[in-house]
Amino acid sequence: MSNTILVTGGAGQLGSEIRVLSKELSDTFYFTDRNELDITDRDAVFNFFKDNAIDVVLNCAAYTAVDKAETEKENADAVNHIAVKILAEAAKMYNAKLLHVSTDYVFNGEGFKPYGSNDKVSPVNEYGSTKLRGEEAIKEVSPKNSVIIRTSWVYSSFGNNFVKTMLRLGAEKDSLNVISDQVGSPTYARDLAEAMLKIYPLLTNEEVMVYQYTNEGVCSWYDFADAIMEIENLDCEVHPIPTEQYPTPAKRPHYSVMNKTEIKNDFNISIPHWRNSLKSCLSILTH
Ligand SMILES: NC(=O)C1=CN([C@@H]2O[C@H](COP(=O)(O)OP(=O)(O)OC[C@H]3O[C@@H](n4cnc5c(N)ncnc54)[C@H](OP(=O)(O)O)[C@@H]3O)[C@@H](O)[C@H]2O)C=CC1
Ligand SMILES: Cc1cn([C@H]2C[C@H](O)[C@@H](COP(=O)(O)OP(=O)(O)O[C@H]3O[C@@H](C)C(=O)[C@@H](O)[C@H]3O)O2)c(=O)[nH]c1=O
Repeated sequence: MSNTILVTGGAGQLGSEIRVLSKELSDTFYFTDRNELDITDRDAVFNFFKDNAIDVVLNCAAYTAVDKAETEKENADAVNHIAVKILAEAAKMYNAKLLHVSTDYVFNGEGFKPYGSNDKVSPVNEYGSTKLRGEEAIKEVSPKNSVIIRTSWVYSSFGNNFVKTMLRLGAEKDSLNVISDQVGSPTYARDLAEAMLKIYPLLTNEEVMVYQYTNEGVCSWYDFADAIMEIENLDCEVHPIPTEQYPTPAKRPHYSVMNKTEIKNDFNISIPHWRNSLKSCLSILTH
């Protein structure tokens, strides 16, 4: 059976990667961004579901400016929480599957072993708090065949991200200070896109499930930056620094590694190591 799929945030990193992969699929895809479908506009969302007979929604839209969210709380909440509730209600009304993407920043980072999907959440910044309220809203509305997929440290050849920032700074500067006491797992948006496209046809759950997907392996932002310089042969020394030496408006978790066993087992997904995926993305970015 052919599905009609709405991809919100279609011009963002993840939305753009889904667009690339969707070209190989027979389902019908609608990619929308804020101008075509503002997900905070309840009437527009419900009309879009009705007019286009949407079967599946991949919610890639979000307010992702972590530092700005500290002062733009309402805007961040509108997109990451209120709009997510609207999508969940529309999915429930039109019997559509909802795959929503959330973040490692729902955890406070005081843990020392990979966070399970049911571990205690306690965000340390506004972005994380708005994303958590989005998760809670979906669970409350409880559309069938729906999942929350938490991911972390996303990069891609599309959009803005840490990898692109490091490539730019690495070409401009002789040395760079990067935080080494924030540890997590990078995620190539192409890999997550592939997983989401594999998952949606398989969903048959009554209750909303929470899954976690990142690339395999663990590193600090410093390790990640160092690998980018090494792979690209950039003549820029990377120095590890503690968080205190790189003050930012938003606090970030020190440890945000997540356990991925459930997504791997339930959907038979094998996940590449972050270093291999980084090489794949860099080869697109720099060649
Ligand atoms: N980036 C990361 O490191 C991580 C991201 N995530 C989550 O993964 C998902 C995808 O992230 P990513 O692709 O990186 O995000 P991006 O910031 O690259 O893309 C998000 C997209 O959403 C759009 N958008 C914002 N507000 C609205 C709105 N009201 N209506 C419609 N579209 C809107 C943005 O448009 P515009 O540019 O106009 O604002 C942008 O195109 C998000 O849920 C994010 O929270 C989780 C962990 C890490
Ligand atoms: C540019 C730069 C950053 N850093 C640090 C700051 C920060 O702690 C870390 C990463 O910086 P960024 O601003 O790219 O990261 P940040 O915006 O916090 O990334 C987060 O985005 C949201 C959307 C998520 O959901 C998270 O999973 C995570 O990916 O690197 C340095 O130490 N040196 C530098 O030169």
